[in-house]
Amino acid sequence: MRVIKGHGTENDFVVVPDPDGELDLPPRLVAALCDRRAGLGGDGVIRAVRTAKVAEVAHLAGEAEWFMDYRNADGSVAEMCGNGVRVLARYLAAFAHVDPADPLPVATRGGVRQVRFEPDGQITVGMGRPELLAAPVRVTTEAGSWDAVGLHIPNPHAVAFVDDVTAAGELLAVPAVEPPGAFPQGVNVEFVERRGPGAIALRVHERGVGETRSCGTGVAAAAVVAARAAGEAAPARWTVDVPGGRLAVTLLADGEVELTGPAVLVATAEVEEAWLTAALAGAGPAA
Ligand SMILES: N[C@@H](CCC[C@H](N)C(=O)O)C(=O)O
Repeated sequence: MRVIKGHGTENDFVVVPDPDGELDLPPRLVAALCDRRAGLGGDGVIRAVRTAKVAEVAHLAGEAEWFMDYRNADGSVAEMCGNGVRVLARYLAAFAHVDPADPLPVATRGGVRQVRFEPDGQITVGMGRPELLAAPVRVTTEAGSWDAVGLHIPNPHAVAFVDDVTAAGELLAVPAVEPPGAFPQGVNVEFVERRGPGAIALRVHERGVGETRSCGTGVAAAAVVAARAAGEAAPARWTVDVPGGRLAVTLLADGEVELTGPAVLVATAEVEEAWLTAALAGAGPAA
């Protein structure tokens, strides 16, 4: 099995090419690939597969040739990945005859996302419209507790403002989010520091992963909430600093949100058959 390692602002992924939908990717194999000591290492796995070959999204095949089958490092599936979809686009341009001069629609579990390659090498993704929860939620870590705004874009996020991103603590444990029923499918949590007009910084604890160095849907969620808090004076363009770099979010007049940032392919690797057999057998990444 050939795979490609890539990252977007150091949110890193193992891309598994499977154009004809022939691969089985059980959670234990995803977790083994993402293992940073006994596997290749990554925050998630992206299976690059033709939309028509996946029953779950085949109805989107007329709109998007490619489906981003996104899995978190623990093997769970997710709706979308704002950094991952840029890495997938970079992979498709490099290996699957996608022309970067053309817009690229990508099917995801969160609907079809429009991707475009910018002249400066960055990549922009249409993130859709956010859906905000009506009531506030509360986020608690070992370091403190904060009111937060819950929203889907399309993944679930809880966005809390903190005085300083270090205030969230070490983020080694999953933050508690209340009320318990607010996010039945789990939630990503962002700790956001204001840095000036149109500028924020954040740390994120990702559902199914832990703290990561960036999260594209989380960055978009944080910019939406920061703009809402800033009121009418809020700028349309936001700069968001994350531990792994910088992303830009544009809030369009029609409510759509765009995310712009880098995407880097690092290496192509051939996974050893013996390792693959052991991982599939559940022998554990160290076997
Ligand atoms: N890092 C991604 C989001 C990946 C999925 C997330 N952990 C979830 O379960 O919702 C991004 O860049 O958006």
